[in-house]
Amino acid sequence: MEGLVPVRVVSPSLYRCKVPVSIKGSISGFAMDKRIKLFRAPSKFSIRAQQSDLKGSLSVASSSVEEKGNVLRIKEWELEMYQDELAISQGIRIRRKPPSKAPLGYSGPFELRLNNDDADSPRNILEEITWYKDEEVSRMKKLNPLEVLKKAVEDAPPTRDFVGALRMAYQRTGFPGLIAEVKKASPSRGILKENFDPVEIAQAYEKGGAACLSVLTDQKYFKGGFENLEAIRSAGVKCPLLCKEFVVDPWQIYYARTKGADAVLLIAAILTDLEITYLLGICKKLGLATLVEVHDEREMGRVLGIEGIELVGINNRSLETFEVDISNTKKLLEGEHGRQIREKNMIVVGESGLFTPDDIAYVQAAGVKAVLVGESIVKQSDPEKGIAGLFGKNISHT
Ligand SMILES: O=P(O)(O)OC[C@@H](O)[C@@H](O)c1c[nH]c2ccccc12
Repeated sequence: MEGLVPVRVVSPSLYRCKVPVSIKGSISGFAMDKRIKLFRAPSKFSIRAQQSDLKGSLSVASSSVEEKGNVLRIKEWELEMYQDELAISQGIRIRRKPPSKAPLGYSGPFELRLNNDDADSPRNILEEITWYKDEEVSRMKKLNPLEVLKKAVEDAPPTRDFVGALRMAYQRTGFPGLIAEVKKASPSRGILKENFDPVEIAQAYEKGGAACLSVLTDQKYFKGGFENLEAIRSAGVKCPLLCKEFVVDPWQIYYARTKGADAVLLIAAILTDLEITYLLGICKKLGLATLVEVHDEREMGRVLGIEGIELVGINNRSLETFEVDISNTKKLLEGEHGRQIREKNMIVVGESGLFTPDDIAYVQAAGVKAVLVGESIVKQSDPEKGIAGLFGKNISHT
C-alpha cells in the first residue's frame, strides 16, 4: 500500500504502525516516512487517507511505552530527533547519521526527506565524510578510551598560541598571517603530491614564513593522519598546529590535544550552535584555539551569535558541491556581519582557492587578517619558495 496520509497529533504515547505507508504531515514539528515502523504519537491519533484509491488499511496498535528495554531506545531516539530538529531549524542540511542507523529507524526531519527516496545514501561529500566519521570515532574510541586520553592530556606539554602567532605575523609582514596546510590529497583534487613527506613540508613552510600550520588528520578522504600531527610536533616545528578534522564528537578534541594540536577546526555546516558552544568550552579547557568555519551568510550569522569565538574561517569552497569562489570571503564580510566582526576584534581567515598575490590582496582588502592555503603551496617542488610566490614577496623571518 502506498499513499499520502496526513497525520494529526494531540498528545504523546507510542504507537506501532504495522504497514508500510508514506505519511506526509507534521507531528509536533516532526514527521515520518514509510521506513518508520515505530514512532511517537499522541494518544489521539488520526490518520486520513488523502487519495481515494488508497487500498488496504492502516493498523495502528497501541504498544506500551513502559515496555522494558524500549525505554532507553526511545530516549535515544528522542535525543537524536531533537538534535536533528535543532539542526534543521538552524539551516543545517547535513544529516549526522544515515537514517537506517538512527535508533528505531527515525530518519531525520521531514524537510530533509522530501523527494528523497534514497535516504540512506549520503547526499554530498560532506555528509558522506560525516557519516564515516561517526563510525571511525566509535572504533577509535574503543582503542583509546576518553578516560585514558584525559590522563594523557594532564601530562601533555602546554599548547602554543595559535591566534597570537597569526596576529604577530600580520604585524610583522603586513600580509595576512599564513596557515600553511600539510595536505596530501583531497576529494575534490585527488592526490596533490605523490612523494609526500609531512615533516619535510612542515619544515619548509616554517622556513618560508608560515605563522601556523594546518595538518589534515583525516585518512580516508585526505590521506592524512594523526601520526603526521604527532611527527611534525616532535620534529621540533615551532609553528602552532591546527588539527584539520571533521569534529563530530568531543573525544576527537581530546585525541587531537594528545597528538600535539594547538588548535582544532569546527565546521558550522555540520554542528549546531549548542554543539559549537559545547566543543568550544572543551577546547578552552584544554588550552586549544578554535577555528570555526563558515561558508554562507546563515552560518556566519549563527557563529556571530556564539560567545567566545576568536577565529572565524570563511571557506571559499563549498564542502557540499566543491565549488570554489574567492568572492565568497568578500561577500560574507560586507554589511552588518563585517561590522560585528570588526567590533568584536575577531580574526577572519580566508580559506581555500588562493593561488596568487592578487588573490591574497583581494581577500586582504575584504578584511581577512589570516589565510589558510593548501593546494597552491603544497604542490610546489619547493614549498618554501611556493610561499614567496603566493605573496609575491619573501615573508620569511630572515
Ligand atoms: O587547498 P586549498 O584550496 O588552498 O584549501 C585549503 C583549505 O582551505 C581546505 O583544505 C579546507 C578548508 N576547510 C576544510 C575543511 C575540511 C577539509 C579541508 C578544508
